[in-house]
Amino acid sequence: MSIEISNVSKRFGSFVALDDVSVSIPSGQLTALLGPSGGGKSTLLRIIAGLEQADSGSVRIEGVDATGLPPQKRNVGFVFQHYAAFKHMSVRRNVAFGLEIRRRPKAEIRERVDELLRLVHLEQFGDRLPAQLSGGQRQRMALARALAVEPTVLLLDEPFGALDAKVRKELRDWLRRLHDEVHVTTVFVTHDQEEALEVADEIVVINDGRIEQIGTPDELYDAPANDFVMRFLGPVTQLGDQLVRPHDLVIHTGDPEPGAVTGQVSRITRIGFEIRVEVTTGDQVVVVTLTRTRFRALDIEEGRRCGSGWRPRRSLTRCASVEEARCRSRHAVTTPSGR
Ligand SMILES: Nc1ncnc2c1ncn2[C@@H]1O[C@H](COP(=O)(O)OP(=O)(O)OP(=O)(O)O)[C@@H](O)[C@H]1O
Repeated sequence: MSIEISNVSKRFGSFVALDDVSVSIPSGQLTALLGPSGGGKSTLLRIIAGLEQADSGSVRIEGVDATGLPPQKRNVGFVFQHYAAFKHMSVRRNVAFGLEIRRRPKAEIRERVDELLRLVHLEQFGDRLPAQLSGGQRQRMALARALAVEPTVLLLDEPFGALDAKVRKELRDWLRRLHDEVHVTTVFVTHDQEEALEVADEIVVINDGRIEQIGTPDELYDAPANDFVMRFLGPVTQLGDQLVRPHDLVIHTGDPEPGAVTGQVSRITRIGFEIRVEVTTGDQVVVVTLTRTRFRALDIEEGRRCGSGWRPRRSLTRCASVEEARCRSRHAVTTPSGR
């Protein structure tokens, strides 16, 4: 394991920001700290970096007890949402900075900076000032600068948070490819579940100063440990007393299964290639998402009574394992053809 966080707690006054948090972050992986605003993600990242001290607990980095070490002795690189570049220095000098203060030979610095600028696709921009770069280019420069000193661990706090959605998406693809190339152990904070699911090898879900679940994107999505994780990772709908994913439900127009729940199609919305169907049953509105093909085959429309009803064949909540989640992941909702 590259980073071992054991029983870390942190208070700000009487407010508990982290409550007895333990997590092991494997070497060479891209790990996301994911959770809602104020959950404690940045505090944990800052404790790993040494920018904040835990009240109790320990942090080991590559087997070394880093709990009492200052940031500069931890060999970590970090990038924040608003990267503070040296405004009067060229991109090239910004990237070289860490190497220059370490008094590395000039030829070595030149070579390393060239390599890094290539890696972050900024080789054309080495002589510009940071102000002459776009936001996305500036964050790429920040990453090159953090990587220059060959950190053991790279810590990214919402590195693309200040950028618009399109650039964010481009940069997250780019970060994944960059990581596949350099394999440095990377921990990045995000509150965007799509970003974490798309980029990370492993996700640590943090809420209210505690860890809710740790797992691969598939494990978290398919086998959430609790309702919080399930709701946070994607759309959900309530079916009776169960929380399910709308795309795990299907509507049948055939004969109802025994004990099926009666429903009526109350709203149909087209969202890209998906159709979102709301079915009202008693005081509950259940959302079902269907493909266009499936929707056309069903021939349903708003206001139509669903006859004797619909119900799930199987349930999916709080699965113990990915295997269990997979085998339980299709639900049937039957809407008999009561036209
Ligand atoms: N220096 C501080 N003094 C007082 N309270 C703080 C301090 N730093 C953080 N907090 C509080 O601790 C809690 C956790 O903050 P943290 O920044 O770790 O959350 P986060 O999950 O990273 O949220 P966000 O996504 O909004 O950055 C918040 O309620 C925050 O207000």
